[in-house]
Amino acid sequence: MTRATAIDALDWTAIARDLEETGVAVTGPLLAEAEARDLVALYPDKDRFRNRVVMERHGYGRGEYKYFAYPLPPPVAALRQAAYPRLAPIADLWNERLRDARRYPATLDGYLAECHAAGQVKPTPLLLKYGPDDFNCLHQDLYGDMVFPFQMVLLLSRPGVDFTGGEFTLVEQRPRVQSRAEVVPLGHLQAAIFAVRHRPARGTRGFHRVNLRHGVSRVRSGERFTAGIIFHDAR
Ligand SMILES: O=C(O)CCC(=O)C(=O)O
Ligand SMILES: [Fe+2]
Repeated sequence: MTRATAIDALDWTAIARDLEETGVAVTGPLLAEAEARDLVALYPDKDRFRNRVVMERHGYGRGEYKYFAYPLPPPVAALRQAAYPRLAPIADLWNERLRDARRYPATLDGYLAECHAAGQVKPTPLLLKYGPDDFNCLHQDLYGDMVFPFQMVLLLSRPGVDFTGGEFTLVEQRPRVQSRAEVVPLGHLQAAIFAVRHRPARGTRGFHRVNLRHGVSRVRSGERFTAGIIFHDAR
C-alpha cells in the first residue's frame, strides 16, 4: 500500500467527527514496523537534523527532540504530503465556524509556498525521545503567524513493551469553566491527529473558540520515541 493509499483508506468522516468533538482523532497504523525502527535509528545522525532541543533547559519538560532538516525522511515527507489535503477542508470548515477568513490551499506544496513567502522556511517535523521520568509540558506548536490548525504525532515505540507511562494528553480550556484533560490511548505505529491551538465548540449562540494544549505524561519506564508532523514551517 502506498502512503497516500494508507491515508486515503482512513475513515475521514470519523476523524472529522472526533476532531470536532474532542480536538483529537486516533488513526490505524500508518508505518511499517521497520520504518518506525529506521526513523528511531536516525536519532543520533547529525546530518538529518537542523536543531536539537534539550527540554529541561527551556522549561519544556524533560527529554529531548530534534527537528529534521530538509529533505525529510521519505515516510515523514509522504505522510505530511498525503494527510494535508484531507485536513485542509476540515481546517476551512473550522475557520468558517470561527468567523476566521483564512482558507487553506488544496496541497501541502501550495501551503508551504505561503509559509515560505511569510518567512517561515525551516522544517518543523521532529523526532522526540523520552527516557524514564521524562515528560512533555502542555504546549502549542506555534512557529509564526502561519499556523495550520492540525498536526500529527506517530508513536514509534511499543507501549507496554518499550516503555510504560508516557501518555499523549490534550487539555482544553473553555471560557469560564475548569480545564478538561483527554488522555489518548495511542498504539504502536498509530498516529494522533489533533488541533494545534483551538477548536470550534457549539454553544447556545453559535460556535466559540475552545483553547487546546497538548503534552505527554511522565514516562515510568523504558524509552519512548515519537515523530511529530507539523504542517506549517518555522521562522
Ligand atoms: O511525544 C508526543 O507524543 C507528543 C510530542 C509533541 O508535542 C508533538 O508532536 O508536537
Ligand atoms: Fe507538540
